[in-house]
Amino acid sequence: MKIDVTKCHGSGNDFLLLDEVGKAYDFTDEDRRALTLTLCNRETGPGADGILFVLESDRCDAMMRVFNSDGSEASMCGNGLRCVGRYVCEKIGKDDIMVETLKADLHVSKEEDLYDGIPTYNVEISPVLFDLSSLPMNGHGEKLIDEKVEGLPTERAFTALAVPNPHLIAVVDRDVLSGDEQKNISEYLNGSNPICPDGVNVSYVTIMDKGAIFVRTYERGVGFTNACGTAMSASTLVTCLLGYNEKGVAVDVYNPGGKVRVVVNERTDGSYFMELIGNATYVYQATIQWDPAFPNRYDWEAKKELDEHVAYRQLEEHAASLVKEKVFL
Ligand SMILES: N[C@@H](CCC[C@H](N)C(=O)O)C(=O)O
Repeated sequence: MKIDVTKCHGSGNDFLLLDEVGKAYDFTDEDRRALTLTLCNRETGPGADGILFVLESDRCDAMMRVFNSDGSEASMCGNGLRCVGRYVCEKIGKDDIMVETLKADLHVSKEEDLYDGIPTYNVEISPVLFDLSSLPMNGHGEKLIDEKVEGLPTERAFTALAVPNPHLIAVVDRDVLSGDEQKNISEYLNGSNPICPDGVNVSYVTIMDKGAIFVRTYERGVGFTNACGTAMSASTLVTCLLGYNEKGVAVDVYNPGGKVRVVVNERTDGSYFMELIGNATYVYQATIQWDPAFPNRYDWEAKKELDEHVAYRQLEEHAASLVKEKVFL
């Protein structure tokens, strides 16, 4: 069958966006998994951190399902939601939409360009859950806020939260980023282990200035990524809770793929939601030949490169020079 895809990225976290609406693909979940494994492979396929499937929703403007590059399904993807948000907004001619995700219906709106010529979207990150059963995470009582994790070979203090995909976050000195600690802990927690049986996204955060942080994330189902939108949102919340930043004020969040902005909001009932504001950039549009009977093979049918990366490069270069100056990376 012929499948149309759009390669896109949010802060260099790259995806293939596949719109199933009005198409006769009729994928099963096993097809989606197999297609993701084949197409996301960076050595043998087009390569991506995951596939964003756009489906019909009976209560929102669209539904998004996200498959990580290892074929597992994620409950949420912040950078991916900006790309899907842009795609759906442009498709139906609106600037403000609701998107159904696995665990929540989320608001997406078009924003003023973060940098000249960079399509920018604001996505809601919600719900925010601190009870460890929602990650799930075992053996630490009900919550873990800036505390050592028993069973890990480090004294490092972490905060655990689900937004609603699971995150473990540590605020660290910048020299910690040059060692292997984050990699070793992340690989352990994303293999078979008693602490986080379903795996977890692990972020190390460095304070650059008041209102500016750097976040590096090891993503569950993917590995180290240029950026993880839910992780940057959760990390900003953690820096507010620990007194480094303020709620209600935009924080610049730098990452290995660029920069976004996050605003942490507290509702009157004490619950939180974040606004994740950043680019939704298209790289190419393509048609791919794929047969579910031979899931490991694919062929390019057509491919059209786009030039949005030219504008994005300015943001990337600006972010990289600041990160070099403040974080030494
Ligand atoms: N890159 C994403 C998160 C994708 C899901 C994650 N790997 C998981 O399994 O929870 C983002 O931008 O939020």
